[in-house]
Amino acid sequence: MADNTNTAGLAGVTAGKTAICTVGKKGVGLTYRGYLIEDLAEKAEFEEVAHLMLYGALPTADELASYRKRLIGMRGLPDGVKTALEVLPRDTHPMDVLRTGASVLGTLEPETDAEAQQHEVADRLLASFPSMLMYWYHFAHNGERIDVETDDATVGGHFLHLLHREAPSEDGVACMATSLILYAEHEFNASTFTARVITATLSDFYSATVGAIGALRGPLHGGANEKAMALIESFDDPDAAEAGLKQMLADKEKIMGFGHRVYKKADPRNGIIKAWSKKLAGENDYRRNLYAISERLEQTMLDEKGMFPNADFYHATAYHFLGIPTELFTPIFVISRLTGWGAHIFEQRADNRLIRPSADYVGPEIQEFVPIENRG
Ligand SMILES: CC(=O)SCCNC(=O)CCNC(=O)[C@H](O)C(C)(C)COP(=O)(O)OP(=O)(O)OC[C@H]1O[C@@H](n2cnc3c(N)ncnc32)[C@H](O)[C@@H]1OP(=O)(O)O
Ligand SMILES: O=C([O-])CC(=O)C(=O)O
Repeated sequence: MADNTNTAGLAGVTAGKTAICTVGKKGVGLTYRGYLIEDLAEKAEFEEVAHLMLYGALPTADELASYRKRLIGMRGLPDGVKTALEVLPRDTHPMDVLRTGASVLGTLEPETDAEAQQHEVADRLLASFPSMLMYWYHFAHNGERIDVETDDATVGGHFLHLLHREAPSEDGVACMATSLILYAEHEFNASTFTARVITATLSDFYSATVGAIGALRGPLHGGANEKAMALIESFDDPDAAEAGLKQMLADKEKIMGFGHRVYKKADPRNGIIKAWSKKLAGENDYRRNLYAISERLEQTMLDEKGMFPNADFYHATAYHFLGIPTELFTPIFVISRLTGWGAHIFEQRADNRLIRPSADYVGPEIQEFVPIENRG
């Protein structure tokens, strides 16, 4: 029987070509279309990165202004989407809300001609995801039907504005921009690969997005930021965190927000979002304690396992300090990653071949068929 252990989880297997992103070259780096993540996070706006992903190049100032205007104009929700969101139970996970919202929008504004419509569909989903999420959130929690169309210049500002029902702070907008840039793209990660597999059957953009949301939802992928928050919050102080973590490791538990399939030395996104977490913690005692707990968990994982935090770990406290409820963490990842999924959907379509690998069969040999009346 063939030994398939070296391809378990497709680890280390090259499954295609891409011109969009490099991950972990020389052990650490991350680039989007040749730009370093450090430069993009420090010097670009998220909408510039979205344009880079979906239109292939950084925009000029005029292009950015008109791209922002275009996104602002696409924030409204059709009545059919609102009605569907209103019937979802209050305890629905917000990832399922976005999965459902994308699916319903795909029936009301279907992609019938991929070449002519794919950019419009991508921009529409990017612009309306915060609207879907927050329309459902306020309806489910307070029975309120909010107006989802703000004129905030940025995607992150729109999200925060709808969440808190007031104009977002400068730090809030800036942190969201950085976060959305960091989460935008990551080569053949599980959700993007899912989107490419669906796209390769010549299915539509919405179906690829719905599948990708399903893949991102799990705690081994995007869902880890929510689990990391639960872990950090479960400890009273750094000493308790160190002791608790050691016990979890002794019990062979996986620590969410640590480890990575590709990066071996560090996740380059971690330091950037960690700096935001520290800045937002400020002088507030409650926040400083959570930040200190996070740092102790990081140090203990390094000492005990030689493991480093991935992008999800410090996102947890950064979002928490912005007043974002934990169950909305992974949906924010969706809003951002839609741009990377879109870039990969376009790339797959431009040079398509069905993705259909083989499997090593490990089941029974040919058996004699026994009619049902003779089984027993
Ligand atoms: C944005 C993102 O999606 S980043 C990823 C977010 N996911 C998480 O944070 C979940 C926690 N991390 C993990 O589960 C893993 O590190 C993954 C899923 C990210 C990568 O998984 P893989 O490449 O398959 O590594 P695998 O799970 O085989 O781990 C290799 C070894 O390291 C250990 N290990 C890996 N991650 C962790 C962790 N977070 N905590 C404790 N041990 C870990 C494994 O137990 C395993 O040990 P063993 O060889 O003694 O059995
Ligand atoms: O690349 C991966 O496997 C997971 C990840 O970090 C991401 O999708 O951002």
